[in-house]
Amino acid sequence: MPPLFAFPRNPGMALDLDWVMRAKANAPAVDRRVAALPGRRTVKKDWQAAWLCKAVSLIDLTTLAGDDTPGRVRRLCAKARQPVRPDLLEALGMTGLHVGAVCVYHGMVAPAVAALAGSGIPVAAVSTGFPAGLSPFALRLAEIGESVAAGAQEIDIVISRRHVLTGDWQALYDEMAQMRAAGGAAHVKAILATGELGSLTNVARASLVCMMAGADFIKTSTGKEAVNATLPVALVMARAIRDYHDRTGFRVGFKPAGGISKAKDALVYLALMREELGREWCQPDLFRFGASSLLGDIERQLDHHVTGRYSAANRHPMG
Ligand SMILES: O=C[C@H](O)COP(=O)(O)O
Repeated sequence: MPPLFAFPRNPGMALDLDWVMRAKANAPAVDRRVAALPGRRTVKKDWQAAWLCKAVSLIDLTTLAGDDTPGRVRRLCAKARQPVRPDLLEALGMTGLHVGAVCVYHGMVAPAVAALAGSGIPVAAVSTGFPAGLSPFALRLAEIGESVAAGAQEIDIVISRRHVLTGDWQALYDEMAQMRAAGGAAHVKAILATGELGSLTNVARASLVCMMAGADFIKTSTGKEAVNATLPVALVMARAIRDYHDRTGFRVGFKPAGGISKAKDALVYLALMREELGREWCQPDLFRFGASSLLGDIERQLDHHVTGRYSAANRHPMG
């Protein structure tokens, strides 16, 4: 398998418990920082269309439903290859736009790989007993291997929330390291399920431990928790990524996921990334949106940018 990304993978490092325990997040300061983002730093007019196209290229276009079928996945993959109507792309002077990946359950990996053949779009599989992550550990590791064998190039694993809630950082580190090893060459995104971790300080510590254990990406949520991606959590995770890069030189990606469905919200997340980590972290190898319906709203906003009119949401189906 050719390397997915241009820079060296995060190899991980020994668990540094002193560093983990020093990590803290001051919730009121985090809230103040993110409250300033939406009004102050969003991009305008033509730049907005360019950034919306950028956002499309960063989407892990997702379907994670119990009634997924190969047909639904094939339609989603067709949308992944051609995410925006050709007439709109032509008016915007844009060619070759596609999403970052297609994200599915294990059973849908094979149809997705077949439907995306030759496109360069990787398939990401959610794994390890997604979304709760409570199946036997050996089965969770085996599931990673099965999805890689079926052709997934990216594996989105879920961590055991109890290791965070009980402060068992060694157990979290060991689990993450074994999951990374089970993925082989496939890139591993560690889903923290931040809505279930109890505090922003726990989010900061879990982020660091997963990166120390070799996560290629850290991801906020499964989309199935009561609270999924939020800006305060994104800020805390982005700063953990920055600290890890400053200290080790290795880049780890960020994936906010769950509940991001509006184009304007996507632009705020990208503003946060630009300000906290720089433009390098606004590329598909270091940033993804995990989203099932965001693309429809972005296409609708691009339609408005080109035609001056808002079309009905049902004119931008996902599959
Ligand atoms: O990882 C992706 C999420 O499951 C998608 O969540 P969403 O359906 O709220 O966009």
